[in-house]
Amino acid sequence: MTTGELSVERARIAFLHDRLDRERAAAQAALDAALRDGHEPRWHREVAVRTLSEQVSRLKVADGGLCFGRIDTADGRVYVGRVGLFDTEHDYEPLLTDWRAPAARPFYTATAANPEGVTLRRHFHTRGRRLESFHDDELQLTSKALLAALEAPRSKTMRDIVSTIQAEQDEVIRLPHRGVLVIEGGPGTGKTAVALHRVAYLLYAQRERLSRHGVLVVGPNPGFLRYIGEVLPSLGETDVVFATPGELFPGVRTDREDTPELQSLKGGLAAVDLVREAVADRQELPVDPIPVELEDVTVPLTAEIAAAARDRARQAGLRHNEAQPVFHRALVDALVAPALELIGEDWPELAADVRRELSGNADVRAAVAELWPVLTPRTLLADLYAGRCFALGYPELHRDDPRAWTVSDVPLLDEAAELLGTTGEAERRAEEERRRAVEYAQGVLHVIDTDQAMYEEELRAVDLVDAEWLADRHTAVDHRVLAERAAADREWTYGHVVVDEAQELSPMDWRVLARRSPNRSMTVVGDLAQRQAEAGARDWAAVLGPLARDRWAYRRLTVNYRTPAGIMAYAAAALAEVDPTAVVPTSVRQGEPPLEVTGADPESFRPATGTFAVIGPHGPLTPRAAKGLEFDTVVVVDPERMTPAERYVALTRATRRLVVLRT
Ligand SMILES: Nc1ncnc2c1ncn2[C@@H]1O[C@H](COP(=O)(O)OP(=O)(O)OP(=O)(O)O)[C@@H](O)[C@H]1O
Repeated sequence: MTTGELSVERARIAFLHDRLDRERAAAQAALDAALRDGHEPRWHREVAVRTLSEQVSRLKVADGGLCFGRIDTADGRVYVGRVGLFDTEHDYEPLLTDWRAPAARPFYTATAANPEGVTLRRHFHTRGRRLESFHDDELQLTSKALLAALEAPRSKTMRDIVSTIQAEQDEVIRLPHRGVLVIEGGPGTGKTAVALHRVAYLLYAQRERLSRHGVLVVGPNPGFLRYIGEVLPSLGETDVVFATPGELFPGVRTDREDTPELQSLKGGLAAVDLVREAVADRQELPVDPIPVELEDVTVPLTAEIAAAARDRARQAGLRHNEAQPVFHRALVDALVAPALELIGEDWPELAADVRRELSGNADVRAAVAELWPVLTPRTLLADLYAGRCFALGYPELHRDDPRAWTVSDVPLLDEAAELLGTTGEAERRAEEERRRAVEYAQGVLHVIDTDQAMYEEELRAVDLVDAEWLADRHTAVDHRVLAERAAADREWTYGHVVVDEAQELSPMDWRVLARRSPNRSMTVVGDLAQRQAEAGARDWAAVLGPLARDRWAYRRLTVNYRTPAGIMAYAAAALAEVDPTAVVPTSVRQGEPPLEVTGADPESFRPATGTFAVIGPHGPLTPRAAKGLEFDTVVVVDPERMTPAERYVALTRATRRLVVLRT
């Protein structure tokens, strides 16, 4: 690197920052104007504001390390960065190429064996906006840039890896597979990083489709989601919902765990039948006949009459709540004959009169509400756990606080929602909202009409639109950002779903995810050897077969970017206990084996700088909560008191130093 070259590159990067500033200022000014603009119709303004805000935030995130590399080929020179910048005055010539664009790809994939026409690959090291230095690599896999990135101390949140994505990872990030893609690999092979960069790539390559439907990212616990939550926005993406399995049912947010036995019961596919039985249990027959008082006679609603009506309602092929009116009608039908018999008379109109009276009868209505009640998923399960479970033969489901939802209840609630159907509540609310929207639109039209009344010759808005049309347009543009709307709506279907630590999910969890992803565009990330949940996956084909049939692809990552070789060799014993045939991934970095000590204070190993964690069988950080995380220094307390899978996870969290402490 000569000083001449450095100043040329410095000038180039300063120029790119200048362009970025100008674009950002223009977008910000347009946004301010759109916010101030009182003339534009409200929905126009909302669309403009949303688009411009997204543009401003996209340009904002590019501040750190805007441009991180350059490649030279026979066709010219490409500067690679976090966003794309174009020369609007010169035919939109690219000034900076987005890392996801095809032209940037050789930056990641060119090797000495297969240079792909690349004659030079340059890595920039910037501090803030200033270029400090650069180096050119020999198109080797483990370049200086990668080692520098891996040596850097970790922060509380995961960073993007756009400047050092490796060829084996790049292939997965850009894989043009439309169905389910499984990415497996040992600890630290970058599965999470790769999955998130794949999302950023898909949002770039399939912007239109994905920004309409959004992306769901499911991770094992809130700590993990906080850890990875910063990565995507730093790649310039919004429209992403992060959730744990305990948050997939709107209105429930839980991290409470059942016992392993209950997790297995609730997580296995037999739970589908369990929920079916719980619903069928709410389609009841009266123990004693219910008296139905008519004007002249009292008709007994017997178990036999109710059974006939129940059969008819069940055969209607509707969901439980939607079938309630059928049950009501069937009861009325079945009561006509006994009522006529009791009245003891018969004239042409009598049967019709009796039917009418029965339809509006309060006793019949009360009987319907009791024998075939409208239920929400929560009421169904709460009643089951509160006591109905005994009669159904599942006494182990009983608990004192039936509404203290656990993570394993979530797929049961979702299953129940499918079987019960709506309660009509949502429809009533939607109708009410629409009525208010029409009222508002009428007000808007009134204002437009009086404002423009003087220009007789002009075609006025009121000539073209009516309040209903306007209300529809208005409702179509929901105020909430996509992530909020999607998270609140159980029936929202996402354009793409990412599942991290997927080995922990139960078959019932997969059913929930399948409903959120009808097109099965999914990235599934996991490592069977790290499975801790009893109901989790043991075999990808068994999990994904029912979900995606043969539309799933499998890729393996083999290089460990986190844990030094010395620590990995130590962790290999735990892996062998989990799966004697498994191979530990190859570490990029060498490093010391762990320090083994007895009876020391874990805090005494806290380093002056860098992140630190103490992982013990029962905390402070449990192996379960440590899943997917990493720290510069880790103390693992009493690994022998953990299961082999827990031990394997705990021992593979350190990026630099591992201490194994026995108490
Ligand atoms: N190409 C790369 N350049 C720089 N850092 C990388 C690269 N690939 C992975 N890393 C880093 O390696 C570490 C491990 O990555 P990640 O957490 O994605 O691994 P993982 O396979 O999901 O691990 P685990 O199975 O333990 O959850 C992270 O700090 C990540 O930033």
